[in-house]
Amino acid sequence: MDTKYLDLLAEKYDCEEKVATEIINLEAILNLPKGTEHFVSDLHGEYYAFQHVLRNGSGNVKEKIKDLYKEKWTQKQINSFATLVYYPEEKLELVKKNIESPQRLNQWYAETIGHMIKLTAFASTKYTRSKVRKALPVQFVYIIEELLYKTDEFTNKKEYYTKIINRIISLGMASKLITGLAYTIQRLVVDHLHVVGDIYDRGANPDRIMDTLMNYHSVDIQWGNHDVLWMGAYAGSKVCLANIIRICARYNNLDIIEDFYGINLIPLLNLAEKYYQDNPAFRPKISAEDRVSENEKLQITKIHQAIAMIQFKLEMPIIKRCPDFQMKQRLLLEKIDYARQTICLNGKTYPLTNTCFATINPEHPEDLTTEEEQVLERLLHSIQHSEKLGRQMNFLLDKGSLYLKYNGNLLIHGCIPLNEDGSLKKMRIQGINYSGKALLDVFEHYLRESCAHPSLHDDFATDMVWYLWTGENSSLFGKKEMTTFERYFIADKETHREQKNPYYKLRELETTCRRILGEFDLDPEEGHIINGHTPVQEINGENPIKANGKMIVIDGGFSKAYQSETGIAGYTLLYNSYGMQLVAHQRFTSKEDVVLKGTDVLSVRRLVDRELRRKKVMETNIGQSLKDQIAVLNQLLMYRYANR
Ligand SMILES: O=P(O)(O)OC[C@H]1O[C@](O)(COP(=O)(O)O)[C@@H](O)[C@@H]1O
Ligand SMILES: [Mn+2]
Repeated sequence: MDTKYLDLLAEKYDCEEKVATEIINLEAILNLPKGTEHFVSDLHGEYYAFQHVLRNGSGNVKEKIKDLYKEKWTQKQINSFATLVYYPEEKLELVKKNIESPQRLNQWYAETIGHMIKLTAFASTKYTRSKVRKALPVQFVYIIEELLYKTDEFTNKKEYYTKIINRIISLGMASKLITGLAYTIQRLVVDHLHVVGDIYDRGANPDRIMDTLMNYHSVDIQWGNHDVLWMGAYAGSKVCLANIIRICARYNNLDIIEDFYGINLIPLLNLAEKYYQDNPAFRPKISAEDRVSENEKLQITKIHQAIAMIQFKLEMPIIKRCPDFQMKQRLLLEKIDYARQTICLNGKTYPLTNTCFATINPEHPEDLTTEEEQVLERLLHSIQHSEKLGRQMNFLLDKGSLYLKYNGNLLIHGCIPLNEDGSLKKMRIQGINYSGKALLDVFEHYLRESCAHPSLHDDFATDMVWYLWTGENSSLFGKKEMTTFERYFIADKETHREQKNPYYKLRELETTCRRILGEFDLDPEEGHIINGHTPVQEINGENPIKANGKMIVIDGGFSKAYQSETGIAGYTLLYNSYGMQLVAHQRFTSKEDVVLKGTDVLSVRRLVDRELRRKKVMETNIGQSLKDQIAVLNQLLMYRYANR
């Protein structure tokens, strides 16, 4: 090793004892049990449901409470205490309202602080003291540490602890301490979070999910097709931009664009008012809770049409300039007979309904009108200059990737494109054939390149981001074609079908999954593939655990729009030192419901895998990097301090 590097390191570890201490510390960590990984996917803007899953650690908080108190407490007491950990502020308000006598309230505080400390201690057994310290509320670190590391056998100290707790109460700090401890517990039950794609679209609050993730202690993201659409818009792709606005209009979420990201939609509205009328195919989906006036509904319907038509036009020059995409069959606006209002698809003619082609020149259907061009320029400029979106997109780039190999598992939102016979499907890109891991790597390369050059709008890298959203060989999409146009304008449902890549059938087989794990240099004996993207239809008996446990699909539908299809409200996965557990969540109503009724959304656990012995940090990704650090420190010891 370069001795200059060791000299530099010696500035930090400037005596033998410091090096030795660090080596001992790292070796101790290697022997601790592996931290708990938490996997979620397809959040689709459902901020409150996601918050709930984070706060209860997919049922992990309650498990820990049960481990400690199941002999002493009733189910009702367990639920009530769990609620306090999930939503401390709201639950404390409720308790204060219900307990009128100050003495009784103080007694409740004293007991509750005791229980909270016990649970914190229990949840932190897997961590070093220094790591636990980082998770404690800063203003209470000293006090909590005194309480956490007490040794009860010295009875003379018992009085000291009681005094500390009573003093906290008399100083009026009990609520704050309980709240701080609740958040500490939430943080301790999960060591690391994986988001397996699709944070954006359909639901109302993707920006708030992003803020939560940006403040989370440890997280990585595997991009979903909806996420890359937003990244594409920020990177300068007009067609991605048109798509995100179209989806926001469709789900009555234009305030995400306008209010949360500060994009002015007036120019688009003016254009929409001029050319479009009411149209049943473009009315927004409105959830029961939303109050929308008739006038507003009409405006959104018009915007929806205006931006959809811009999108369809924008797709055409990309398809023409990128023969690698092999998407000629999607040049739909050229297949329309505008006089008859019909379209010819695969040799069959279909009548078109609910059309809105006022801005189309049948001779040159892909041409944008001057007004459309101007609107688009303005939208793109504001999207690319939104400070908040910029921060969030950069975070997605920093923490995200197309796939991730983590502790022996392969995490990927969609699929690995395959042929019917199970072999890897090739895609030719600029003269070279790619498949499997190499294909995903080249996709990621283009996505990052596009983001690095936001002023380029029509280059191949930027076009490729759109391909990732909708292309047949995209590992994020993995369907033959996206039939958005057909869904709006053709009544025959047969044309709406989106044929899935053979991967989605073949992933039921253990052999397929083993082969894919091998393709990514992972051990097929140990590894699993973890997917999101396709809602598991539990309602029709579909099992999220496939291929003899090698494949786990965790998209159960956080998205309300998909819950009637799946029958539940989402799956999450926990991987702790004992193995993997899949958790099925029932529909989340509201936090008020949880706080008031003390009923948690039921979580059913299924054992995916059980480690024969408890897994330690040394067997994980982090363990490997700790071992590397130890090796360097040993070299430093030899080089600098051995002969003194
Ligand atoms: O549910 P909607 O709004 O009709 O959208 C349907 C479209 O969404 C997609 O399912 C993609 O989104 P997902 O990644 O969430 O599945 C397309 O395949 C399909 O055309
Ligand atoms: Mn998806």
